[in-house]
Amino acid sequence: MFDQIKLSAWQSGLRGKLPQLSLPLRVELWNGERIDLSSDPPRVTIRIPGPAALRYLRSPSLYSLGRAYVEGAIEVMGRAADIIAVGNALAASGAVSGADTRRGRLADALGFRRNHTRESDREAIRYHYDVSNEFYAAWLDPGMVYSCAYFEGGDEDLATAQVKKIDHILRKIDLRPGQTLLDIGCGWGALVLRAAERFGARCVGITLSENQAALARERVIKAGLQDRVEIRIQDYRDVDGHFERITSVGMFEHVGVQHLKDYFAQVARLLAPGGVVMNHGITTTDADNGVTPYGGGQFIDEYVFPQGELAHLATVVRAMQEGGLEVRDVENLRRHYAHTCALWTDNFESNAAHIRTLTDPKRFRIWHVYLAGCAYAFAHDRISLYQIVCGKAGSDVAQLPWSRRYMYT
Ligand SMILES: C[S@@+](CC[C@H](N)C(=O)[O-])C[C@H]1O[C@@H](n2cnc3c(N)ncnc32)[C@H](O)[C@@H]1O
Repeated sequence: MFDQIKLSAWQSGLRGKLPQLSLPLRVELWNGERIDLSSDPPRVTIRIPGPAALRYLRSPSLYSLGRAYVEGAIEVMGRAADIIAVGNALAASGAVSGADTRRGRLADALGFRRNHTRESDREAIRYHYDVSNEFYAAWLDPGMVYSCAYFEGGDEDLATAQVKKIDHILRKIDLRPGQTLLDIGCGWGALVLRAAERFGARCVGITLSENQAALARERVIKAGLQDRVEIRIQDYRDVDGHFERITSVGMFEHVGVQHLKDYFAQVARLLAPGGVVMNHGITTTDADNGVTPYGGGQFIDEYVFPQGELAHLATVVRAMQEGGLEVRDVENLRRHYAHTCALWTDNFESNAAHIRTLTDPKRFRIWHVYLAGCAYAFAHDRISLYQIVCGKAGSDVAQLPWSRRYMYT
């Protein structure tokens, strides 16, 4: 009887709120009842194991649904892209409006969780990256590049598009043989390897992840590039010296919005006179630097990238200027990242059986929805990706050709 009251309340609540809603969603209840939200065949099934779990569907947000799924309070079946589309439709139905975004801003204002000390950043990096190299190898491209690929013609496979991305960056910074290059956040080393091998640069790559550094060093030895590539486990704040070229690819999302000016000031300090830097990274399209809507930001913060923060392009450009850098060139690669994440999701799902042997069920579920969630967020312009080429601000002009033609030759 109690179950029936809860069920009717939920049904009328949901249906009342969502009169127009037609979703390829089936909800299976603990008593065997099935509720289809569309006359089309369902592509996603949510199984509710008992009345208590109904609350996740009463005022659904991407955070509450995601949390219920990864914590095992509900079961969700379907392809990740469909799960995310259904979750977004439920969350966007008005049930959560901007509440999660406001909570994110309140947390910012109160200074929660974003202190970004060296220790807290190292912990956050360990949580995300030190799962195991095998885990990442199971769904990244063979070069293990963990950032937006560049689909120059639109039809490249992932491995080709990742190499093209690295070359696009190295051409944009006009990297020449013998030049020194610092790669901040080098991951598993793909960019420094290519910069040394194909462009003849002398490279230092830094990462906070021990697993990444170990594999990157192995790859350097295998390629016989020890005399030209050094991999360090080092925080960007602790690097000394001067480099003619600096790259930072998919790293500055870990810095924290409040610290961007200091981060770019450190980059400017490390840049040799006339030097060139490329910052390639994710931005939010919320002009106030708010978290992504409907609870997506909270989910990412709690389960995927603790201490990750996205800034709007305008904030990034301002921080660059204030940190002593002059913006020379900006390119938007948002749809390239939507496609990259969709391909990662496909890889993840094709290799699901293997990946399940490499991690625990909770992390499997987190990464499953996170990758597809990012694909959705990029495709819907909630987040974006910019490559920004800079030199030092002031009269020390970056030594780059007069037009952009050099980038494509
Ligand atoms: C998303 S991965 C990108 C890796 C690589 N650039 C690529 O494109 O494959 C982010 C990288 O930033 C590094 N990172 C994050 N915070 C850092 C910090 N404070 N100092 C140095 N590296 C950092 C991580 O260890 C990781 O290697």
